[in-house]
Amino acid sequence: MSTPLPGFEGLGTTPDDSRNQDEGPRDRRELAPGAVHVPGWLTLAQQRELVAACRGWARGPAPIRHTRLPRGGVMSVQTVCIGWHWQPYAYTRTADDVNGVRVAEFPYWMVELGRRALVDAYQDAAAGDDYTPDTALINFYDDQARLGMHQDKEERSGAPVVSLSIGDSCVFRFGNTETRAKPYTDIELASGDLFVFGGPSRFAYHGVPKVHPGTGDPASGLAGGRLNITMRVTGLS
Ligand SMILES: O=C(O)CCC(=O)C(=O)O
Ligand SMILES: [Fe+2]
Repeated sequence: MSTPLPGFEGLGTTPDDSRNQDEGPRDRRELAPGAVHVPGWLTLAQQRELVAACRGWARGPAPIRHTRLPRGGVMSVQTVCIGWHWQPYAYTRTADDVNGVRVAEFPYWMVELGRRALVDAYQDAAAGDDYTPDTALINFYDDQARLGMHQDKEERSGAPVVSLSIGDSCVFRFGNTETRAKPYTDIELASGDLFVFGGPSRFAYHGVPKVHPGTGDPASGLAGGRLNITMRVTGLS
């Protein structure tokens, strides 16, 4: 088993006297049933640890790249995967559209981080008990990058998606499960924010229409751009 990532041992379990435990994290907001935004969930130290881990995965074994779409387009976002490799529109163990090698192992500290995310987002001490994410897509957005409205639906599991954002803030568009069009809600995801979508919102359309350049704090470890990590359960073996 991998060792815990320094700085994550106490995440979500550290008593905070300034916080009413019954009310949960300040400013926590449920956009729709199962879809919860928790601003400022990661400390700067935790953000730096995540950035350092993601820099390592971006180098290899399968380097970060702009994903090619089946019809010839190229995504503006750059992505590297761990646990399972996603390419439109399937998961494999090897990065067949990059260099053919097996992707990095999904570390146990990230499983624990995902469990703590569910506990805090859903304000339920048991919410993470059965949660074992086995893949993460790590997206890097430069100033121009965007992500169109889509569903995360290659997973054969209805377990929640846990999303962590670091660096520049963005407009995150969270829609409905029927169509990529309205109704949707635009929120800002800033550095350190947690967003969880599960339950009735698990297969909602969502996207990132805009990144706000220069809004991140370099103390996050990211001098520019936006990093987003989405943990998922593939349901594959
Ligand atoms: O960058 C984000 O906030 C969302 C990323 C996303 O939707 C995805 O990777 O499927
Ligand atoms: Fe997504």
